[in-house]
Amino acid sequence: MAIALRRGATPCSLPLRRLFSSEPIPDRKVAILGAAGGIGQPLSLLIKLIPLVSHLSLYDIAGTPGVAADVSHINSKAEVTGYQSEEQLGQALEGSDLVIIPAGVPRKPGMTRDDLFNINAGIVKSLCTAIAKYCPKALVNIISNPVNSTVPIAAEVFKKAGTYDEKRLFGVTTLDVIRAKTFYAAKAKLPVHEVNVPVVGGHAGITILPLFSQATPGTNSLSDEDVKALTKRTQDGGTEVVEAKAGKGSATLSMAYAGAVFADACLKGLNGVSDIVECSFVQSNVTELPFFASKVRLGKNGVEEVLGLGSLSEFEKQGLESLKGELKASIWKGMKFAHEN
Ligand SMILES: NC(=O)C1=CN([C@@H]2O[C@H](COP(=O)(O)OP(=O)(O)OC[C@H]3O[C@@H](n4cnc5c(N)ncnc54)[C@H](O)[C@@H]3O)[C@@H](O)[C@H]2O)C=CC1
Ligand SMILES: O=C([O-])CC(=O)C(=O)O
Repeated sequence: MAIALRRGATPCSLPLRRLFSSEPIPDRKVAILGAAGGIGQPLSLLIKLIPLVSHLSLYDIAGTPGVAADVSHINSKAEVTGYQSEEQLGQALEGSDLVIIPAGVPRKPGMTRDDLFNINAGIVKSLCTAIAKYCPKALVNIISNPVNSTVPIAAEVFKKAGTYDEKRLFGVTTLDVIRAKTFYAAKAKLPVHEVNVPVVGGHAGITILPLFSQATPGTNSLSDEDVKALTKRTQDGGTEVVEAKAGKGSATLSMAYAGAVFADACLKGLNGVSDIVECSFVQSNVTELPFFASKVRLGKNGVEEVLGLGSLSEFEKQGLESLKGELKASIWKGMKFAHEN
């Protein structure tokens, strides 16, 4: 069984590549930390369907056995193992090629992502400490919010442990791209599967900067007001879901899809598939900020190249300047936490 995660990632593309390549497809172990949560469960399902995964390792502090048993009955390639207690975290991680972290509390209406910092910073720190010990070479995809701070926390933890490799650490911002594509396609009346929109900056409010001037296919049908409204809706997409869920959490299903799209891209990069480009929040020289989301070319070692911003509209240039203060503060808050705790 295979899943088409997006255009260009069809289930048949892999066997065809295999047919014409002398290299066998390597075994890949993917670990999900927080696997029994709102995101963790559908993400586990979607990762189980990716034919590149040979071992799916599920870890949570509660509820893992049920999720692992359930997902394991699906007749796709990946072997599934579940781990629950902290003593089993090492086993869950050992040998992992990719670790995805959706562990942590979600927002309720009225909260910002930064309001999650006090709880989620400690969770990400302890999980990254274990990653440094048990699978220091793994690619790490961080979903837990606030991403603008949790990624710098992870970097500092890895630096302290002597295992930091900036090519292997990613904040997952794919959901921003998915929202921008969906909203743009609907407004411009374009087929959504043909649409691409880069989203740069960070992953909270105004730090999320969709670049509709670079959207493909382009369109003349959108006014400046339309672009402003699309930008605002993309920036507030998470809040739109939090409010609709009315106290029952934040985006889980669309996030699981986004997490699976990004994980699939990371695995393809690891396996040497060429020209895999996704937006992600990574260590960066694109601006003066030490971390920044932009297009990233993925390869055998993780980040192969952090791509520049390209040409921006006046509106996007203003957005870029306006986001820097908040993003810088969130990055420093994460770094400070990692140093002091
Ligand atoms: N990057 C992004 O675009 C998005 C990020 N998020 C973030 O993802 C996180 C998770 O959201 P949900 O799945 O909805 O929350 P949830 O509360 O449904 O699930 C979180 C899971 O993490 C587990 N957990 C807590 N501490 C843990 C630890 N130390 N080790 C392992 N597992 C642990 C919990 O037991 C729970 O099963 C939140 O911080 C949320 O803000 C949510 C949507 C989009
Ligand atoms: O808004 C939230 O709290 C969850 C999130 O990051 C998103 O949906 O983009």
